[in-house]
Amino acid sequence: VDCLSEKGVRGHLVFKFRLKRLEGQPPLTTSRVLFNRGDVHMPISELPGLVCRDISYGQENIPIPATNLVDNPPVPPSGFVYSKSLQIPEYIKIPADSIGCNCKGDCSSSTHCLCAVHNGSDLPYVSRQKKLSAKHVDSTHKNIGRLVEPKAVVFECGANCSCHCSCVNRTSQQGLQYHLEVFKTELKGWAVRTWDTILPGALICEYTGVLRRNAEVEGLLDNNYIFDIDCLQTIKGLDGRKQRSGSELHMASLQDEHDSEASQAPEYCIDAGSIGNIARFINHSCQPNLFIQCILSSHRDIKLAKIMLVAADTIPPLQQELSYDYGYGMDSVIGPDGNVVKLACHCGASDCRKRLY
Ligand SMILES: C[S@@+](CC[C@H](N)C(=O)[O-])C[C@H]1O[C@@H](n2cnc3c(N)ncnc32)[C@H](O)[C@@H]1O
Repeated sequence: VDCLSEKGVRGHLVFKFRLKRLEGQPPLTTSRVLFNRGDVHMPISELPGLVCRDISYGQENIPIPATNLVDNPPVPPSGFVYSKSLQIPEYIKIPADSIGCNCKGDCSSSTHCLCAVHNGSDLPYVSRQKKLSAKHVDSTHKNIGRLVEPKAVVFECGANCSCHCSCVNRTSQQGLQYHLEVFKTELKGWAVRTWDTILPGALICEYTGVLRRNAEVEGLLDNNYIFDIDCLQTIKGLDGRKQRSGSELHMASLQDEHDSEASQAPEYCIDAGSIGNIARFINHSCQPNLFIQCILSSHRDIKLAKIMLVAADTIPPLQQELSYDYGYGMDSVIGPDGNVVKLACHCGASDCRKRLY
């Protein structure tokens, strides 16, 4: 057997086996094969390079430690205040809540759920537990709540729905479900990794910060934490990325609802420069393991949709950074002197575009 061993992130030996394909074996549907779904269980106090036990200071369901094995002396992430929810300034008026569903309990047991109808007649999340062996029936390996497929917009249950607050169609409202760690890298500043195995379609976190009008932040080149709420662009994809499956139906109706001018230029953004959550530490990759999913729950204005980061594939513990495609167009950032601003990409992907912008 072709086998090698390497030192893992935590200093333990990791054995790797080279797999051989059988003749005529069909191609895999995923780029990764994972035999061992074992997760990392190490007390936070024993983490090498620990600089902060919980960057959320108790706000999240699960503490988020930060480690720094790069700087000397090691420093924790600074210059921001953690907020697990989006901050909405008074001058931005959020539209009134739309009509909700009449389901009792969980919408997955209802045959007439209004929110399911908005989602194309089915709930967007897996609502039944697959039969798993006893050792895998825990919160990290649960099937329930995984996004079935990327959608133009997911319509979740909201304030006017009569279902229970733990209804599966409120999955993005349940807070952090995975053990994540912020760690310092050599070339990209802070980054995020998982201690748990994350399955495809799992909701990782919302992108929070301060909601702002784009006009307010234009030209703020030194703020690296601004996320445009641009659902139509997210779905259409940049640089020839394929339109996500299942999205055509709702794209058409959403485009009718909003005039084309509004659809082209995102009006709002989330500024996580000084206030934000774990999402502000997630770096860009040209071959990402997360994607962006726009979600509407109470109101129906896609210009103000919630931004969720969702697993695009199985993400094994500690082996890779969480990342998404920032989606900048090449030469799209112009400096105050009128010249194009460039930023080198260090994602390390085989097909790296070499620049973020
Ligand atoms: C939203 S922040 C991500 C967290 C950031 N690394 C930190 O230390 O707080 C975005 C900034 O991280 C850096 N960054 C993210 N992805 C990168 C990549 N693939 N290559 C180089 N720098 C990256 C760039 O400075 C970018 O402006």
